[in-house]
Amino acid sequence: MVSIQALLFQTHPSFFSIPSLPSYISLKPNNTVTCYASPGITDRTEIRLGLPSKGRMASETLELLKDCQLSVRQVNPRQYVAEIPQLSNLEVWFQRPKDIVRKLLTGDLDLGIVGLDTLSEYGQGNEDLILVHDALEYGDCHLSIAIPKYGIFENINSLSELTQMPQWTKDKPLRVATGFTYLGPKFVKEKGLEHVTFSTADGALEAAPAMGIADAILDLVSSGTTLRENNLKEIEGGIVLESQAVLVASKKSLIQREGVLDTTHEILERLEAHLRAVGQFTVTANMRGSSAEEVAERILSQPSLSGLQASVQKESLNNFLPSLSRTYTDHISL
Ligand SMILES: Nc1ncnc2c1ncn2[C@@H]1O[C@H](COP(=O)(O)OP(=O)(O)OP(=O)(O)O)[C@@H](O)[C@H]1O
Ligand SMILES: O=P(O)(O)OC[C@H]1O[C@H](OP(=O)(O)OP(=O)(O)O)[C@H](O)[C@@H]1O
Repeated sequence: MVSIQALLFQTHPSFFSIPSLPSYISLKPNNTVTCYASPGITDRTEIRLGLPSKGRMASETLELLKDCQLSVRQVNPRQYVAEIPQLSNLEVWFQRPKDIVRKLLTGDLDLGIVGLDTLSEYGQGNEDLILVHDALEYGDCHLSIAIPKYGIFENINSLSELTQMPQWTKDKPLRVATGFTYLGPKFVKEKGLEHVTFSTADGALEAAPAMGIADAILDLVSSGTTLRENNLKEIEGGIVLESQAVLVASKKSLIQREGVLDTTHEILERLEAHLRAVGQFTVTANMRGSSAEEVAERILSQPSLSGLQASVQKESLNNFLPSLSRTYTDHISL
């Protein structure tokens, strides 16, 4: 039996307010977590953080960490291992986003930064994945169903209209092309939709309807340009997931690997300080002369605060909001 001081429990209690905690964790009233070592954690002593090696997320992830005074020092850009001098005993490993999630699950990484879409698709609801920060404020996109603007779909504008079209039967279901073969069928099941089938491809999905391979697609959208250029449209009720970059941890590592809790705490504090500063600047930049109430209202309506609970002490707002505190109360286990 191992007893560890739950540093994060003091500042971020919801770290441990995970629905259906596994039986080996018990919360104590004195802010300690008692846990029983379970098999599955490897012997290595260093802490591993996985970052996207290439693609859309790579450079912005490094920029964010740099802004948090956590610059990643890479000896050689072709090397996949690096360090962050401010975090002792931490190795950075550059990996494809989906591999970061897979390696968190196998215990080969302890922490990672990926898009929520990738985490949800490849994490598949695994309870070992803990969403440490759910809004790093880059990599914004949404996973959405899109259909052609033309032909039989011309007057179809919502998911219910789409699924109620008489064309779809048991023998001839609505064909959806997607790279999200876990989230797609899950969404359809949750919505209780019938006569839908999925096929998969690795990219350029927007071509599938025009090629006659699929009737609809389920893919990531950010600017919407690719859909427009391919004569496709989104539909009401067709968004499966809103995504942005997130920090994720392995629960096993947090609990069992020495130093992971402290390192996570350190990274989280720096991220929060940076994002709060950026948020305050953005919110207040155009609001000089506004009342405290107006500023508070604007802050609380910021999309970046969605999923988090903000508490604002209004009397302090006139001093450029030093007391705005974003507290985590609803961390979820995917
Ligand atoms: N318009 C967009 N299209 C795709 N991904 C986007 C978009 N905007 C933001 N993203 C984010 O970037 C991530 C894609 O990053 P990247 O291109 O490195 O991965 P990938 O192409 O899915 O990886 P792989 O090539 O291994 O399949 C997505 O998971 C998503 O979180
Ligand atoms: O809404 P937009 O800004 O146009 O972005 C959406 C497109 O970007 C992604 O593709 P990517 O460019 O990664 O190429 P891929 O199709 O090969 O995955 C995604 O799969 C969409 O096709």
